[in-house]
Amino acid sequence: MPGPAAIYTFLGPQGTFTEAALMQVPGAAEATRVPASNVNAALDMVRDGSVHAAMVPIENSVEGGVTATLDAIAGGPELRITREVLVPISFVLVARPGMALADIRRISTHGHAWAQCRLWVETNIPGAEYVPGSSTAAAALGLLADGAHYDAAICAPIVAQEQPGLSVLAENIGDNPGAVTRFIMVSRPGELPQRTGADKTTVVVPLPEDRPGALMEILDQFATRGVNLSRIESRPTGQYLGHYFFSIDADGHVQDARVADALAGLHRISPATRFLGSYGRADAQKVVVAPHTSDEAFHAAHQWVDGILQPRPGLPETAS
Ligand SMILES: O=C(O)C(=O)Cc1ccccc1
Repeated sequence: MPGPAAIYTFLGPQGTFTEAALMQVPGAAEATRVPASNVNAALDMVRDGSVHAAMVPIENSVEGGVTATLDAIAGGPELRITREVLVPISFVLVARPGMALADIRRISTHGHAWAQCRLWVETNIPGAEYVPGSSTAAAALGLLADGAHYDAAICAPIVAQEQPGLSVLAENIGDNPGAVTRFIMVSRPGELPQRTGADKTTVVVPLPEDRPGALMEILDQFATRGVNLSRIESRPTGQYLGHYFFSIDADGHVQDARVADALAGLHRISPATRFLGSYGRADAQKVVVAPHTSDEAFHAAHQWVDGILQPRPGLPETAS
């Protein structure tokens, strides 16, 4: 990980939930932080080497995967996830001073924020129209621009606290009070984060075509090695209709024998499988490993096979 001279980018501008996620990273407060206007722009900065790493959203508890991020890291020059961060999400509705709820017709925010506040909006501002925004903070700041074409924005409480030109019309408007979003730190391929025993591995597996049971075979690579999956999503590759890849999070580190063995199995089934990283779980929860899928069990099994392939001359044959 880069030190104090680190340069990080994030889905900006200042005041996004993604910035809050970045600020949880040790050393981020002292680092140079460059806002990006969308996820692709942030990842391009990583790929061209102008920043060390990017913080981007990947999954939320209501909408599931952030498709822009899943697709952007699945293709193009390889990137690696080095860390995950969880941020509890709470939304406020902001407008220019003097506006009341009854005046609001058009609301802008990030698509995921809209999805997480839909019921509240339907109940409290029936018929309100959604104006897509590149982020929650960008939507809120847009209200202050001349000729803003919407009346209110949904954003994080901090934006309203730091912008005197915005007033809060409603607080805690998320439909799910326990909503959490998962963010990932992404860099160019380099040293793997250390194995901690509480790790996750992310892979992208293109689904082989015209092969009955291919998905079952993919899942089986994990199941037979006792590797638990915490997320699996299918996404169209964008090449042509019906061509999909799977984005998968598995418990464990690629330095765990069972995970390495599962990845080797995936590669045999789908040679374009992409390794996106092994990194510590945000909740630091240790992965439970059955004895027959431990590193020791794999090591003993490999030694046994090696012994069969290269019998040592002079030793009597064993019964097994
Ligand atoms: O727009 C933001 O503030 C983001 O960081 C993206 C986002 C939007 C809604 C929930 C979580 C993350």
